[in-house]
Amino acid sequence: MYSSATATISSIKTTISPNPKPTKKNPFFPFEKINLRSFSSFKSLKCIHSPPSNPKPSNYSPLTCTAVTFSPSHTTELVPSKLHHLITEFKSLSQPIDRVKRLLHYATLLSPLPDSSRVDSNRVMGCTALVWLEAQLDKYGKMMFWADSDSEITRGFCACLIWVLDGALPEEVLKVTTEDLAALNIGLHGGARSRVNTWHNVLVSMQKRVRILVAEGDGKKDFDPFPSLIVSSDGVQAKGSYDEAQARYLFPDESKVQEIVNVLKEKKIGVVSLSYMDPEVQGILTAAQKHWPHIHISDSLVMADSAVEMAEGGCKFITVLGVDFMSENVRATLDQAGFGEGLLHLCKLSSLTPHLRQKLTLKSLFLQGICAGDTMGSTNGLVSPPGKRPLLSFGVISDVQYADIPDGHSFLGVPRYYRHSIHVLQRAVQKWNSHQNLNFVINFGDIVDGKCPPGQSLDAVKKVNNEFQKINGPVYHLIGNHCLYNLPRDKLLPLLRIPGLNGLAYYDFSPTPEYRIVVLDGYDISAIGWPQGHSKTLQALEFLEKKNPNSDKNSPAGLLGLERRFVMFNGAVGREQLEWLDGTLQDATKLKQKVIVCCHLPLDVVASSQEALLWNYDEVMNVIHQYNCVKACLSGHDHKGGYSVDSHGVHHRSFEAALECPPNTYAYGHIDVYDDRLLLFGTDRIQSTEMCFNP
Ligand SMILES: Nc1ccn([C@@H]2O[C@H](COP(=O)(O)OP(=O)(O)OC[C@H](O)CO)[C@@H](O)[C@H]2O)c(=O)n1
Repeated sequence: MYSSATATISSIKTTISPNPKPTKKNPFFPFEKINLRSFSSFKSLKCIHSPPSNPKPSNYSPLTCTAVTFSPSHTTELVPSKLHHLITEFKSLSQPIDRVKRLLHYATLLSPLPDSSRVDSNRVMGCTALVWLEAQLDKYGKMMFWADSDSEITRGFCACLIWVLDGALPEEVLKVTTEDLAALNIGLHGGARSRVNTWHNVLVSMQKRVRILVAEGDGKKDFDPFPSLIVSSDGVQAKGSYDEAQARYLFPDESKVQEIVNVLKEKKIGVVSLSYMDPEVQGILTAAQKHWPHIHISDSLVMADSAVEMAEGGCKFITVLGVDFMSENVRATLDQAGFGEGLLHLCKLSSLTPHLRQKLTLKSLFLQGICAGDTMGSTNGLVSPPGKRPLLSFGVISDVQYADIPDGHSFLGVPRYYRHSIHVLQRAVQKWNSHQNLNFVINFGDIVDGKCPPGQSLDAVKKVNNEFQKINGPVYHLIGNHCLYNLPRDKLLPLLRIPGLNGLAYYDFSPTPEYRIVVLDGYDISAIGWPQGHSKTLQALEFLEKKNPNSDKNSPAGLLGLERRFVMFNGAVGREQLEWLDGTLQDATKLKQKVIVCCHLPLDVVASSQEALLWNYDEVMNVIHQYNCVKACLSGHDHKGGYSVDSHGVHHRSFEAALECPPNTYAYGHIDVYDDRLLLFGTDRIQSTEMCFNP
């Protein structure tokens, strides 16, 4: 395992091509960003690559100068060094989409393989796209690789791997592990050794070729490939029940096929679908392809390229059926091809569980996707139960934390987009207002960040509140720690029209006879928000003094497990509020109402980080668990989002923060409320969640 480069950048010198620009003759000089001039001490570097002996077209110049090696007889040390460069480069790109774009850039620098090399015997098995790989040992006993793919993203992966491994000794190639590539932080969905990891598949294939070449050199025999399908003169026999199930559905009900074709044609929807997600979907879509060409089903990264063809062919929507990272790939590839925001609607329907599939037709699936989708917004896979109307619907958003300051990071280094977050809110308001039946919106707190420059707090709060006031309906605000960093309670509560007594911000309302919404004030006992010397401030400080030995009470350093919640940016529900909660739940029980509890601070250890919990979440949950009426507890504060169902069947959902949405991505949603479930339809960062319970 390579831990880091063994040669420092400044100690390496190269005499590689004086003209590092890719040309037809010397097409592959992939990493312009790597400053080869700074390689300074190796004495006799030279390009030793020559084309393989098998015939190539005359204009084919296989990666002529990719191999930069020290001397023929020594271990090069260049593999770890190049790996280090590559990792540094990809690490500098914080956004996944930028990393995909960088891969796409490198793909353009990789020479295509001629048709004579794009043959089955050169295929990389198990890869999600078609990948062809050739390898040879040169006269110095060093490896030379060539690769190509039908997917541009995969060509990017190949370009990177070739750049790292070309010119290395066989043992150096064999020493690299997929884990060494993990820090590149791209293409690792499903884990380092997952079948969808192109790095892994291509690397393993390169290593297999190395072993074969070395074995051949030693006069040993090649090994046979392992088949997953048995192909014989009697036909194709699937190995395994899943393949068999897929094969059955390849003859689907013609009426279902026609129904889908009509929807896709009418709405101009292109579909890219992972082949392994649902056999029936695959069967219907495969048959529909004959009538509507803009359908691509595969288990391949080339799906992203096919989306571009669909857009060029006039599709107005691209629906991606499959995993989330595939939507990212499709979006990056569409962006790169000039089909950016506004030109095309991308709907991702990712979490298509069998449970959900049973309840809907494919037609409703596509229509739902389009209705809820925006450029990257999505239903994230949820669909309403057919034939049922929600009792009520409400919008949700959390942790906008707007400030007119440049992008930054959380204490733990998570990127924060202070200016973009208000655009997230604006987009949410636009979407909520276009919803026909939204009853109200709940803001889960922290509307302005504590880093808002001194003197600008009031204006910033007003600015964000002004956006909330554009909502065509009531807005219910919760207060969070960042609200209180900016304004004291006596200013904040009237501004946001928060009902409550004595500066406290807990209240309840019943928007429909069947339901009650209970809003808790998690900073009732808190060292922030109350005036200095106020009994609640003193109570909180005394409590923190006992529980947190750090001089900086915002720091959980040294606190263990659940104790880590005893930090100043959290707070507690006071005794009176607990009694009020008890009475309110009693009342709701009498009225046979179901209850949704809302609090900025999360109340469940599974749905939240330990550091984000309400100090006395356990006391609050003890009250809640005495009744059967509470069906869900919703919160913000934890930013990354979480979901759990506790031992009493209460659902807990903490929402993903608007603040942490990179530009052009969003985090808001709406919840459809039924007698037996809540359906959270999340957009982008907010994962959709189906919360079912006994009516
Ligand atoms: N480990 C930590 C975490 C934070 N701080 C400091 O505390 C202040 C508030 O932190 P911040 O992350 O801004 O609070 P949020 O409400 O946005 O988020 C809550 C977390 O997500 C809960 O997990 C700030 O000054 C931090 O620097 C700290 O010292 N040590």
